[in-house]
Amino acid sequence: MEAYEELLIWAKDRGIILNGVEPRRIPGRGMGIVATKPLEEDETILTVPSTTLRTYETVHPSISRALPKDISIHGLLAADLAFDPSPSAKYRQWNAVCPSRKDMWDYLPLTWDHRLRQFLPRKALELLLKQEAKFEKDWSMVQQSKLLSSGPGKKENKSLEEEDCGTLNKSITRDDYLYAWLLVNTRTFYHETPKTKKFNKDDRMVLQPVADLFNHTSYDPSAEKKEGNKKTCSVAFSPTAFTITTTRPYAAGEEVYICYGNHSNDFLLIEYGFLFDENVWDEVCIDDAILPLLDQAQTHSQSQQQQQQQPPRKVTRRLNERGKKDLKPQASQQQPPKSPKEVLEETGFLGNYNLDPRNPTGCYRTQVALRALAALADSAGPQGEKKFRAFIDYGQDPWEESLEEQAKLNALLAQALKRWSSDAIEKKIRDGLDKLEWREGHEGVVGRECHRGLLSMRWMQVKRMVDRALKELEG
Ligand SMILES: C[S@@+](CC[C@H](N)C(=O)[O-])C[C@H]1O[C@@H](n2cnc3c(N)ncnc32)[C@H](O)[C@@H]1O
Repeated sequence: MEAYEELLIWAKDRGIILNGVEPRRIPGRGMGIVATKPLEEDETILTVPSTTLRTYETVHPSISRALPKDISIHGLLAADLAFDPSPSAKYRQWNAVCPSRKDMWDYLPLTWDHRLRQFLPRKALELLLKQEAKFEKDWSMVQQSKLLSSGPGKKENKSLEEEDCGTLNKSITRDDYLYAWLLVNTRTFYHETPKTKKFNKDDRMVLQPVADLFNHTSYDPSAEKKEGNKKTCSVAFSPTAFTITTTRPYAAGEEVYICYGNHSNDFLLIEYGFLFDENVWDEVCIDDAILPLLDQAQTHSQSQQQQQQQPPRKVTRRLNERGKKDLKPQASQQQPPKSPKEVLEETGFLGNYNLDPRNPTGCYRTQVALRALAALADSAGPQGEKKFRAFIDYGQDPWEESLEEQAKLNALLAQALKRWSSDAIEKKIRDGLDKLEWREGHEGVVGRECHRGLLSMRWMQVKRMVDRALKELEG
């Protein structure tokens, strides 16, 4: 019998109701949920009673007692999975359909060779570092707890709590915990109850059987009425159950999806280990294209200032009424004009510039940065700063009113994107595709082929987005 068939029997015994859908193996996506008959819109296809959920309250008491109270719910659930004596009688059929450790190590960047990190897009790397910090915090709490058996000496002096942990699998490694932690990361659902409402939003999470086999799709709300749009099922919970309901008809055999959220591909890659090709919520961070322009402008204005500086004169300072030296700057010592980068930093607009399908020529922050570069150039004079302030403070946009000004901004962005594309993106794609480029000395290729494949695919998506922007800008 296939593992999913055993899961279905196990699920039925626990009151989980599947209506016209079943889990199936889907090429390239592990398991998924497929319609076994034609489905109407608004049909409840899955009901998962709350009694079947794995929550912070169902964690083995000896595990929750042994861990600090402030461990995240994510960390706690991962400990429950990792320390569960293997194979757990209670969850055997559920565990059996979960992705293997090899699957996780294939696609989740947290498990990859660290040398591959330099090939991640900037945003993806930021997300990965945050995720790593969360994991390390949880793991260090587990390490410091009494859950791990640490040395033979300890066994003779077992405390009551340790006795209690007797049935647990106490010799887990960092990788065992990481595997459990990543299972939790990729498979939990948001769940709010009067009790969890007291937690941080991130901690309102539960594991639910069968529902965790739905794959993700994103949908374009603007295409809702168009035929063939991929509108996803709705997920709802009540005190008694989770329900998943169709929002459009399905043909028998069609895969049925839910939506994990309006996530970019950098987010999907780091958190879930896959990339979604037609992702309307994708965005590409273009800081690596824009920040060098700002740095250039900064260096230019600094060197201009140095040139303009007079040779030091001997100044006899006036004494003020109290006999102290007057430290107010003299007219000739006025502050030099601020560079675009300084002004952007001051106004909170430095960095986090993005392209996305809805803003193919750059988000609002990008538009602010371009205007800062145009308005605060040395040649623009004090009028330039006024013009820029009017834009950010009052939304007045003289650039938009003049075709010539607009063309200048477009040219500036196009130039930055082209440079980034040829200096960095194309190199990343080449490196990713040509395995030889990944060799470090003679030690062999870095990372697995699937890791490099995902990275190259991501850079190709980035390039597509940049090319689209260039087409619009130069169009
Ligand atoms: C909640 S699980 C869904 C079931 C999963 N496919 C399985 O085999 O158990 C989430 C994981 O499914 C995979 N996944 C979900 N949606 C996907 C998609 N659209 N394309 C590829 N993989 C997807 C990713 O590996 C993700 O981490």
